[in-house]
Amino acid sequence: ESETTVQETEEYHTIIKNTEQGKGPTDKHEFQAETRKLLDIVAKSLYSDKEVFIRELISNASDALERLRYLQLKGEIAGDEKTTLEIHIATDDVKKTFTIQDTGIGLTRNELIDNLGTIAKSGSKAFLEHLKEESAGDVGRTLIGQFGVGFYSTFMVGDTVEVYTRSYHANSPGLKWTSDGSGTYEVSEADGVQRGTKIVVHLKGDCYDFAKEDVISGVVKRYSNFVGVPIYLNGHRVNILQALWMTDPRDVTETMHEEFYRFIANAYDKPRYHFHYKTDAPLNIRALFYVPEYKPTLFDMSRETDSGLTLYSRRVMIMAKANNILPKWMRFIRGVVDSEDIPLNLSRELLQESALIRKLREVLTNRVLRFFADQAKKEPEKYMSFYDDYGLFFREGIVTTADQNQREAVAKLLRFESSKSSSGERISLDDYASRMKAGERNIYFLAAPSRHLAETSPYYEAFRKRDIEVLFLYEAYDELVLMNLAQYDRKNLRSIENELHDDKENT
Ligand SMILES: Nc1nc(Cl)c2cnn(Cc3ccc(Br)cc3F)c2n1
Repeated sequence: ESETTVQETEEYHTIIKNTEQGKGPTDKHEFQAETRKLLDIVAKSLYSDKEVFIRELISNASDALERLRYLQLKGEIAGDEKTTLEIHIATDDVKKTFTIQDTGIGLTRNELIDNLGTIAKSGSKAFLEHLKEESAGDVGRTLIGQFGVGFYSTFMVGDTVEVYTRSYHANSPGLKWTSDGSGTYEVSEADGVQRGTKIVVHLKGDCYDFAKEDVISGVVKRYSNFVGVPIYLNGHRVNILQALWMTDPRDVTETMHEEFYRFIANAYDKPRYHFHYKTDAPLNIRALFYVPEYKPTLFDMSRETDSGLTLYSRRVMIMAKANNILPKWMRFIRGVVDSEDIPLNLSRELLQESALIRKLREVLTNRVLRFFADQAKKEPEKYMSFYDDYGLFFREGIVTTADQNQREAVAKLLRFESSKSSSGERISLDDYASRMKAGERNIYFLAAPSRHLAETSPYYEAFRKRDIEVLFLYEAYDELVLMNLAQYDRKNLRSIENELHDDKENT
């Protein structure tokens, strides 16, 4: 893959021409009952962010192009139709129309009719059930994308919608579909239709803003910067970076990582770690995480600002600062999570309580911990430098996590000096455990301001004689952390200050 495709020269390029011309008989169709119910609800829903229709249409167009790209890769597309894969959007402030056109796989006449029906059928039952729970007014935000009814959202802003489409299947006729979203729609053949789909939304009086280029530009830039295909608005390219998290890690250069990191983290330094994570079970996840080079100041640590990952669903952005995808103590991590299992219109409230997000958090948290554990093995020096700069977050992680397994997974990353390490050298709890004498059940530690004071401490004397290793903790908070941790790998964490009394009692 080439470097990030930031356009140097601003070429004008559009595929939107008004060549389409309906012809021949027009079939009138009644919407199926469910579809009609659905349209009424969506069209009448008064919820706030009507701009969701733009995201939905871009998402549909992007899917149509991805599917075509896949078919092209499989060699199933006739050579002649090798047009480029792109999305074009045009606004007309005079006609008050919003137009989006893609060069994707397009729809056949049956798909036109079936798709509308199936989306409604599959979507509407679940949609309507869900609706009873949701406050009706809020029907849009959380449910539109979830039930694949994206296309219908055009009827929130449009009083008439025209669709011109031609399927990639050989000898497919151009088609025209039109409806005002009330009860019926019409289908006829049409000339001058390019392969793919073009949707012309004739905007309602209170939605004329969506005929303004700068309004649309803002929305597209905010939500679709990483859709994997070029998006043009009135002939100008508007999306820039490619979705690095979808790119094969082997094809991503350090420079591309730096540029992408700076873009998403709104930072000027470079990443000291980057970490690509892709899985399809138990969830579909494409994630790309970064740890900043520069050490967070105490001020940074306390702030929540610009923390939070950017959340995508199939390259379409859902949330800019999703700050509870990872646990709070991992807020130093920057990056992107893309999961097609996340509904396009995830709301902040859904983000809080959804079981899907909880699962996502668990999978990602464990994977991040494993990444750091691997890095500690692979590049110990680099890890110790990272630990010196970011170790406080790990301490916070232990005292703020309830699940003991996860606490121990974080504790695995801690490093301490010990009576058996040379001055300055630090060991892990696993190192300590691996050289405990047989029968020993405790991991001992001693809090002291310095190595010298630890080694000359009366508490330590008895352990030196018995040649039992003791971790030396020079920071007061480490003593609190180990006391809070209490257990590690089925061993008890014990301060040797308490042990001394036991001895006295025993003697
Ligand atoms: N851009 C695009 N490309 C393709 Cl291939 C499809 C397939 N379904 N949809 C959604 C949709 C659009 C119009 C109408 Br009428 C019905 C409908 F379901 C698509 N949109």
